[in-house]
Amino acid sequence: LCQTKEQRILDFVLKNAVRGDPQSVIDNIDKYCSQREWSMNVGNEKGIILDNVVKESNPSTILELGTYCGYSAVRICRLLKPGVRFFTVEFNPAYAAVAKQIIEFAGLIDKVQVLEGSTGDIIPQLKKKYEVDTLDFVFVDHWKDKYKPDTQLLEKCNLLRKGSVVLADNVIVPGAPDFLEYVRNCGKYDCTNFPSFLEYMDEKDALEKAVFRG
Ligand SMILES: Cc1cc(-c2n[nH]c(CCNC(=O)c3cc(-c4ccc(F)cc4)cc(O)c3O)n2)ccn1
Ligand SMILES: [Mg+2]
Repeated sequence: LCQTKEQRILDFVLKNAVRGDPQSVIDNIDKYCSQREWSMNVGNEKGIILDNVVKESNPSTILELGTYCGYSAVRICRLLKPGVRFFTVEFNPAYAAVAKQIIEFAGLIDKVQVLEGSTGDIIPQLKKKYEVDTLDFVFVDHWKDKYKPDTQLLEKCNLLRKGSVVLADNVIVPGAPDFLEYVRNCGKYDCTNFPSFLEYMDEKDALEKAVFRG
């Protein structure tokens, strides 16, 4: 019996989506979350902006902070060429368990490494333990009060290079005001705001793209 909302989302995907078809996984999560139960996936409106930023960045090494059910992991990885490495960090074991099954069902598990733990522990391990040199693309979608400290931690760990793209969800709702102030005023990023809407709602939200100047 599906106790949690995340398990109900997984169940709906397993029943209604097509195994190995990432787009059908995305479409069915959006269908369930707009018709039955709201949930905090980036959604389709902001998802199209995410798709476009990923396509223009053509990244080889990607980090996501906040896997949740794996919706944005599937969204991003469906666009990537073979051989690309995608790391996603999840703090909540129940979320990670659902995400792995959704990513697997979409046929993308070979591209994805779901790293369970806190960003404060995992980010400093990326170079030595996970053989990351620098990150081409970072999608920030975890706890909103961790956006700024974790961006500063990425800098401190020398994981960003000239042109690295940091794309953050929810900079209006729930909001990440200290992150916005930091990336727009610290002089290390070229920032672009992409106005959109909160997933499955009519409320305004936005993505912020911050390109590291190196
Ligand atoms: C590694 C690590 C990972 C995590 C982590 N993993 N998964 C998450 C989820 C985080 N996301 C959100 O909280 C979120 C909230 C809203 C929202 C909520 C209620 C409203 F009324 C309006 C909007 C909308 C969104 O789009 C969101 O993304 N955190 C946390 C810590 N460390
Ligand atoms: Mg979000």
